[in-house]
Amino acid sequence: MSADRPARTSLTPPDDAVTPVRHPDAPAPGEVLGSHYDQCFGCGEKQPHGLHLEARAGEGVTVTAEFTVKPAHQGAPGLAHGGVLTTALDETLGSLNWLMHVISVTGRLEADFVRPVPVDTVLHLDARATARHGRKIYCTATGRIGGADGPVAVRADAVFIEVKVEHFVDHGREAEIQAAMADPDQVRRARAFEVNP
Ligand SMILES: CCCCCCCC(=O)SCCNC(=O)CCNC(=O)[C@H](O)C(C)(C)COP(=O)(O)OP(=O)(O)OC[C@H]1O[C@@H](n2cnc3c(N)ncnc32)[C@H](O)[C@@H]1OP(=O)(O)O
Repeated sequence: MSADRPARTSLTPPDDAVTPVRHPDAPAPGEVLGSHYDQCFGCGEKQPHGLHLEARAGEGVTVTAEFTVKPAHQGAPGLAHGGVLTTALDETLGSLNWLMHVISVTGRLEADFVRPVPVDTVLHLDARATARHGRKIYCTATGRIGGADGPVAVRADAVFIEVKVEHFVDHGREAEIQAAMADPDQVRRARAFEVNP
């Protein structure tokens, strides 16, 4: 291994990876993406225990999001739980699906916790797809406190893996799958990703 090149890991795109492309029908920069599933722990508006993270499309294949740390998200007294912060990063990265019109799920995610995040903090998140190789989408996210240009509190690198809608139908619990398939809004959201020229 060369001394001036970091070690290759499963989070390092292969040399023949390509630049991710924004889908022509991607939401416009600044547009709120909305929830992909109303019961999602990360973004679902009907999920009482969730993070209620709200993401917006950015330029290129990027998104921004905000998440307010609530008392229910504590690990240590008055501080956000690291797993909750990782969920916020994961959800923000998952929102990149809307920009590429791809359905993908987290395969690997590696997080760095740089500063403690107190309750009531608004975490300003941004995520970017950096490379694609076959079904693999390499992406990175950062969470800052005090504003979009504030100090970094958390960050993550991840590989998402493209899947078909059947991934959820085959593996999800029957009751929730049936309910989702009976919900025209949910079907519309899933269909939006099926056409992927
Ligand atoms: C709809 C949007 C929801 C967004 C919510 C927020 C994001 C989430 O939290 S998603 C939920 C958490 N994630 C999951 O539940 C995923 C569970 N895992 C799985 O279902 C499977 O392991 C899955 C689908 C990722 C991969 O399985 P499979 O389809 O058989 O693919 P497989 O053939 O093994 O791998 C495909 C490629 O991905 C790579 N890969 C698979 N897993 C990983 C991994 N963990 N790390 C790095 N690369 C991986 C493989 O090496 C392979 O690469 P190549 O094509 O170069 O050989």
